[in-house]
Amino acid sequence: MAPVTAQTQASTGPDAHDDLVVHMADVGVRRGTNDLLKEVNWSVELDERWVILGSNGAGKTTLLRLAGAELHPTTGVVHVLGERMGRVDVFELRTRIGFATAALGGRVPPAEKVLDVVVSAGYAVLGRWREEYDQLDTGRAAELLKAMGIAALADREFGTLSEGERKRTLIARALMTDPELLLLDEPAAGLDLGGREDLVARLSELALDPDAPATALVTHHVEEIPPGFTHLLLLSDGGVVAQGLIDDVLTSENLSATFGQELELTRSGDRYFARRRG
Ligand SMILES: Nc1ncnc2c1ncn2[C@@H]1O[C@H](COP(=O)(O)OP(=O)(O)OP(=O)(O)O)[C@@H](O)[C@H]1O
Repeated sequence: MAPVTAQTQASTGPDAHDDLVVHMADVGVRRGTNDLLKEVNWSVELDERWVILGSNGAGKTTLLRLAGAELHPTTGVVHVLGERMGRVDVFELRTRIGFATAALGGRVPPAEKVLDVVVSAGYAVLGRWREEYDQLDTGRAAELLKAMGIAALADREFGTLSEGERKRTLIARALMTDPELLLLDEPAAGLDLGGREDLVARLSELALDPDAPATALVTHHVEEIPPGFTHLLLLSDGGVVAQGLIDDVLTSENLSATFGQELELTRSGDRYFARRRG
């Protein structure tokens, strides 16, 4: 069965639209003889919240790392926040991007206090003004922990947190610098059902906040798509299967093409569920 694609119109360039946060044109990433990504065209606008869905090894994290200015494309052109990758100081650019990954969690010293994990994200930006802004920083970090439902954990050591509490801490950290682009790599991975549902609800609140940054969230599961997310990119074997508005793109046919088996998608209210046919 041919997948029903709903490709968004490829923009003519990053200057074509003021609200363009990410713009990738014919992008490929190659390692040895492996094409991690191939011929990817993708644009993210200011008010868009994207879900990137695909199977293990499809290239989701690679795509997110390109958007996070952590990786250069082998072919094609990537613009992030109006800057062309390869012609910009990526360290400067990364201060404008909030990136929450499990890998980052692994680098946090276990004895670090939760509030400090969040507040220290701001130091890279504030630099030598750190002393002056200390109280403001602490207040903002405490607010973000509250918004993520873990205000009571501010003084706990990061190493003593549950998986779900760590994920929420890292999302609060990613938001600390008031980023223009928020990237979340599998935020619900490893969470139990209650933890997942709670996180999905919080991400939904964030997605519906008009002041929230443009967001891209990577997941393996349609059940983890938070209501309020607007767009979907389906990746399979390094290539885009379909992309566009979630309502247009998220179909049983496209999901089956993405995961290489007959899947049936059902919708209940503003949530999605998928299972194998037959
Ligand atoms: N440096 C590398 N050299 C060769 N292959 C690599 C390299 N880095 C990643 N890959 C491969 O590229 C593919 C895409 O990796 P990526 O992490 O982007 O996938 P993913 O969709 O995020 O996977 P998962 O859902 O399992 O996290 C994988 O098959 C991976 O093994």
